[in-house]
Amino acid sequence: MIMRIARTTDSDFEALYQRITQRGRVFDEDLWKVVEKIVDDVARKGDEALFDYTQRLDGYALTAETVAVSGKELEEAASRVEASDLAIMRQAAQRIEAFHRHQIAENWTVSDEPGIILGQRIVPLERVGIYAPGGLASYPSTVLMAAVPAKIAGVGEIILVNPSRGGQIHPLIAATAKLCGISRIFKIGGAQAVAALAYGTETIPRVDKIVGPGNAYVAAAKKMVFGQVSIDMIAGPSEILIIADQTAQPAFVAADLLSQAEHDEMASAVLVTPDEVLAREVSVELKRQLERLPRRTIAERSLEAFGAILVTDNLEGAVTVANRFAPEHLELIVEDPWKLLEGIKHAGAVFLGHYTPEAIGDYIAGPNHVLPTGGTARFSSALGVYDFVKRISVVCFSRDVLEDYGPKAARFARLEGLDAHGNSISLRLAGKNS
Ligand SMILES: NC(=O)c1ccc[n+]([C@@H]2O[C@H](COP(=O)([O-])OP(=O)(O)OC[C@H]3O[C@@H](n4cnc5c(N)ncnc54)[C@H](O)[C@@H]3O)[C@@H](O)[C@H]2O)c1
Ligand SMILES: N[C@H](CO)Cc1c[nH]c[nH+]1
Ligand SMILES: [Zn+2]
Repeated sequence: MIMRIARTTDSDFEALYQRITQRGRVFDEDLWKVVEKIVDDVARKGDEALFDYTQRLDGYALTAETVAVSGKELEEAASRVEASDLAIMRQAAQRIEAFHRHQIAENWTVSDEPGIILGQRIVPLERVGIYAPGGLASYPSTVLMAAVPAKIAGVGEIILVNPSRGGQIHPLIAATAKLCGISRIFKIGGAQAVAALAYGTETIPRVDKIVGPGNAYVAAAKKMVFGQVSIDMIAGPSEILIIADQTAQPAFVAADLLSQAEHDEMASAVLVTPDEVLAREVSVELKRQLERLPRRTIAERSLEAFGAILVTDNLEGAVTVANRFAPEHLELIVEDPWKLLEGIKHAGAVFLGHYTPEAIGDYIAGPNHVLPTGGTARFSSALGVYDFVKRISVVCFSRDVLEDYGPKAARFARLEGLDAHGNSISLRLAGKNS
C-alpha cells in the first residue's frame, strides 16, 4: 500500500498532519542555510555568483552576453511549437484573461462632508519579475497565469525568469512569453534567480515584486528577500486534498491525487472520506495507475512521504480536516458539493463535482493556478490582478473643514507627544481658533 489509510483519531494522526503541513513551510534548517548562502552571494557578487550557481545547480554556462534570451532565440524557439498547440494556449490565455478582468479595481473618491475629498488610486507596479519553474517540468501555463493578470493591471515592465535546460529556452515558454508580449527573459532559476531579481545584478534588473511558484528553494528565497522586494505569496510544492463520498469513482479520485503528486517529491496528495470502502478502492487504484505513469518515481515518493488517506466519521468531519490543512487545491467529489462548499473556510481553489478535475484549473478553466501552499491559504489568496497594483490613498481638506477637525487632530498629536505634528495644523489655523 502506497498510502496508509488512517483515522483522525489515530494516536499518530497529529504527527502525520505535522509532516504534511510543515513540509509546505519549506523551511527545513539545512535548506534555509543553503538558500541564505545563495541569496547572500548573489546580493554581494552579482552576475559572478549568479552564473556560478547556474553552472553548479542547473549545469549550464552563462555569460553577460547569453543570460538574456535574444529576439532571435525567442523567435526560433517559439516557431517550434505546433500551430494547433499554440491555438490551445491562445484559448487558455483568453479564458484566463476573461476571468481576471473581473478583478480590476477602480479608482474612487468620496466626499463624506462638504470640504473633504477622500479617495483611493489604483496604480500598477512598475517592474515585476515572474518566476516560471523549470526544474522537474516546464510550466508555460504558469507564464500565462502570471503574465495575463500583470498585463491587465498595466504593469510597466515584466521580466520573466526560467531555468532553461542546457541554457536553451523551452519552445513552449518562448511561445507563451510571445503570446503575452514579454520580451525580457532570463535563463536563470532557483534561489539565485530570486536573489538576482530582488537585488539586481549587472545584467538582471531589480524588480519591485517577484511572483510565481517554485520548488522549496525558490519559495524559501522568496520569503528571504521579502522586504527588499514584495512577493505574491509562498507558492511552493503543489498539493491537493480531496473530500469524496460513496458517489465518487475511485479511478477519478486516484487520478486526481496523482495529478499533483507527479509535480514534485515534495508535493502532497490527501484523500479524506467517510467511506472506508472508497478509501480501500482508491488505494488499489493508485497502485494500478502509478504503474503506467512516466513520472512514477516522483509521484510514488510524494505519496509515500506526504500522502494520506484519512477516514472520518462523516462529511462534516472531512470538512473540518480540510479546513485544518488549508490546501492549495480542494476537490469536493461528493453528492452535493455546493452544500459542502458553505463550510469551506481555507483553500486556494475549490473544484466541485465529479467532472471538475483540478487539472482543468491548472490550464484552461480561467482562475489562477498560482496558489498558496503549506497551509498559507489560511491568509493568502490566488495570484490575481490585485497582486500587480498598489493602492494610494488621497486626502484633500478645505480650509473650513480644517478649522473643524484641525484642533482635534492637533490635540491628538500633543497627546502622542508629537508637537511638530500639532504645529503643522495650528499654524494654518493661527488667528482663527488655534
Ligand atoms: N503553488 C503553485 O501555484 C505551483 C504552480 C506550479 C508549480 N508549482 C510547484 O513548483 C515546483 C517546481 O519545481 P521544479 O523543481 O520543477 O522547478 P523550479 O524552477 O522551482 O526549481 C528548479 C531550481 O531549483 C534549484 N535547485 C534544485 N536543487 C537544488 C539544490 N540542491 N540546492 C539549491 N538549489 C537547487 C535549481 O537552481 C533549479 O534551477 C514544484 O514543486 C511544483 O509543484 C507550484
Ligand atoms: N498544479 C500546479 C499548481 O500547484 C500548476 C500546474 C501547472 N501545470 C500543471 N500544473
Ligand atoms: Zn498541476
